Amino acid sequence: MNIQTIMVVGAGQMGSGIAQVAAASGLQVLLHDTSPEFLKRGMLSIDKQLSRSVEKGKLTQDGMKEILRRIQPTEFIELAEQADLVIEAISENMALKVLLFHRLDGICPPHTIIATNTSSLPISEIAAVTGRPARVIGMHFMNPVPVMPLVEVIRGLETSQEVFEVVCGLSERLGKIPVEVNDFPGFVSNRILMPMINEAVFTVYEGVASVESVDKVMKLGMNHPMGPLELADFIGLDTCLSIMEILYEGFKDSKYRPCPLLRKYVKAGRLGRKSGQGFYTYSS
Ligand SMILES: CC(=O)CC(=O)SCCNC(=O)CCNC(=O)[C@H](O)C(C)(C)COP(=O)(O)OP(=O)(O)OC[C@H]1O[C@@H](n2cnc3c(N)ncnc32)[C@H](O)[C@@H]1OP(=O)(O)O
Ligand SMILES: NC(=O)C1=CN([C@@H]2O[C@H](COP(=O)(O)OP(=O)(O)OC[C@H]3O[C@@H](n4cnc5c(N)ncnc54)[C@H](OP(=O)(O)O)[C@@H]3O)[C@@H](O)[C@H]2O)C=CC1
Repeated sequence: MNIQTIMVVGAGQMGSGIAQVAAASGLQVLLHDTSPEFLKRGMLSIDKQLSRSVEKGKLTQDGMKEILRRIQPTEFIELAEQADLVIEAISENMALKVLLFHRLDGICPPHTIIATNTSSLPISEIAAVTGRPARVIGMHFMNPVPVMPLVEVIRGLETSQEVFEVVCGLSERLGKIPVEVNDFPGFVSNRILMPMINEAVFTVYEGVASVESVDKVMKLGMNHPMGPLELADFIGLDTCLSIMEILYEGFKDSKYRPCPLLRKYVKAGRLGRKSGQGFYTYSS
């Protein structure tokens, strides 16, 4: 199957990154979000990343224009009828995702593959609301998408071998390395990463150390590029909380209970970098 046009749904930090790498690899990209404001924000972030590459001499001005020309921002989800592949990157919420998948299933032609960038939700359950579970798959990119090489590829119970191979091939075309993992809550990446982040929040909550000290310990002592609390802010505290809830719900094991401090911050609207405040305060 030859993928030429893709639609990315959700122009947040992941969706805009996926759109950028897809357009850079020569694909035509439709970038959909629900409002012009979110689309503008997503396109601005792509522009900023590409401009940095131009400044560093890694991309020419013409190359940048060419990449931007391949991305069409749209408020109209109906344009998904033109896509060979849709990659969903909306908020980590099962109710929202199943509504969207049901809608996309009605719009897309039968050959279209519908992939989800979910961090933790069961692929088989999302696929079950469509009439094409064989063409639904998990395609889990890492943040920041232009930098991180991994794509976790997750088959649902019904995902076909053809779809699995197409998605692995496409990941490689985007310059990524696909790794197959099974459909269990949090897959591999977040089953391991998120409890570490949650435990870091507990160490602050229980007064073991300050936010800065926890991050320093993990950066200087374990060589992590970002401390776990800095990383939580980078991912989005709402996303971290959703993932912990999904692990807790999925395994019914108390080791996955989200720290009350994480919940408190999310309820207060402190979502990390994207809202300007999380464990740290951000100016832009
Ligand atoms: C929640 C989930 O479901 C799964 C997840 O994604 S979990 C999160 C996984 N991601 C991580 O763990 C990221 C951990 N952090 C890091 O690896 C690094 O801190 C980082 C790559 C983000 C930044 O690296 P750094 O060395 O501190 O900064 P910096 O020198 O400015 O950047 C290194 C490169 O990344 C690029 N970069 C940094 N941030 C970027 C961003 N947000 N978007 C695009 N590119 C970015 C820079 O332009 C630079 O590129 P070049 O090498 O081409 O010059
Ligand atoms: N953040 C991370 O590090 C990673 C996240 N992921 C996963 O990627 C997905 C997106 O995360 P992320 O980009 O961080 O989230 P963001 O909050 O940055 O972006 C989500 C975007 O989707 C929009 N949206 C919500 N519902 C719909 C809808 N029905 N149709 C169209 N657009 C919609 C949101 O708009 P609005 O603001 O109105 O809600 C927002 O613009 C999640 O499933 C997350 O778990 C995967 C890997 C890493």
